Amino acid sequence: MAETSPVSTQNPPSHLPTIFPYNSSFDSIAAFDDEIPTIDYQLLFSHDPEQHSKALDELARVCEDYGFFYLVNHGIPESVIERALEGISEFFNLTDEEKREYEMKDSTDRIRWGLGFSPGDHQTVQREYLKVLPHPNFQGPSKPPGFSEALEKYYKRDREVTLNLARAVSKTLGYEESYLEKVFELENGTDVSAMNVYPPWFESSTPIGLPAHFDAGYLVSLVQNVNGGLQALHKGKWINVNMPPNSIFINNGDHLEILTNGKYKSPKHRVILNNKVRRISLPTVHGPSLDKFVIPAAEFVDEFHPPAYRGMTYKDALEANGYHVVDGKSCMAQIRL
Ligand SMILES: O=C(O)CCC(=O)C(=O)O
Ligand SMILES: [Fe+2]
Repeated sequence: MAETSPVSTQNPPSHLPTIFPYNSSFDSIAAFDDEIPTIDYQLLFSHDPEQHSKALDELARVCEDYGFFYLVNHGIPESVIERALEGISEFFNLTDEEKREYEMKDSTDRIRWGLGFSPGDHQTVQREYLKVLPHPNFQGPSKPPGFSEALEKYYKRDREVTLNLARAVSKTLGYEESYLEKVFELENGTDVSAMNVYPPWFESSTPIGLPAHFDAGYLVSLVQNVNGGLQALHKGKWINVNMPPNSIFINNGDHLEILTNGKYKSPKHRVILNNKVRRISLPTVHGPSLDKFVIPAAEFVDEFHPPAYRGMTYKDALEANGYHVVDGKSCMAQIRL
């Protein structure tokens, strides 16, 4: 098990830039390089019954134990992901004046550009973002040329993979493959995507890209241009996300946790700035239909497992903290009983 010691009092952890003299506040942002499980997408749908059932067993273990994993062999061409990431980079290179066209003006806006995590925190949180709703009825920004088309191609493939993954997850829960599709009414599912760009740390006054948080939805898929920044919490320990080439990072969302009454938990995660380069990430929160009232399913409740979450429509869960649906933020604090 490779480790980046997070508690040395002599030297900064090795992934930190040497131009920063060691400071004990680094301890709070350091993480370990423990291995994160890898799931092979093709094996989940293998026609060899033994391979298929072994792959589902592994997915069940990983969803329950970690709540996040690397998905390989997903079949989305590398060029589709690269083109989407290039388009994002080009969008963020537009002038502030051009980007401000997408600042929120109206609560019905389906595209939103902004800075920080929550309003007013851009001094302490170094993120610039562009949010869209890939499903239903994707609408992308009109500039730069070709960007919206590149995103649409990626979102189409990403949604196919995620829906198939939801079928495999349904089986790991002991139900037929359409279980999650039916309970979450996924034909009308609302997907929220955040395109994020973080400056390199040496250009920033703070190392924080995004503070620790949870994601809404049932599954979240993420691709990025470079490793080094995203960290996920596993059994009280922060782990660096180091994605293998051409993989997708998947994590359980809050609404899978609520439905399964805490069996498949949504992991806490955060972003620390990359110490060398500008980092771009593209996470997509795949969610139930907005009107779906999500509560722990009867199948996961018994006298030893009383309901641990209150019910709420997906729309209310996204808006409970005064956010709009496009923000894709959930409100587990209000939902946990
Ligand atoms: O940028 C990342 O790696 C993660 C972003 C994230 O967690 C989010 O947008 O909710
Ligand atoms: Fe997140």
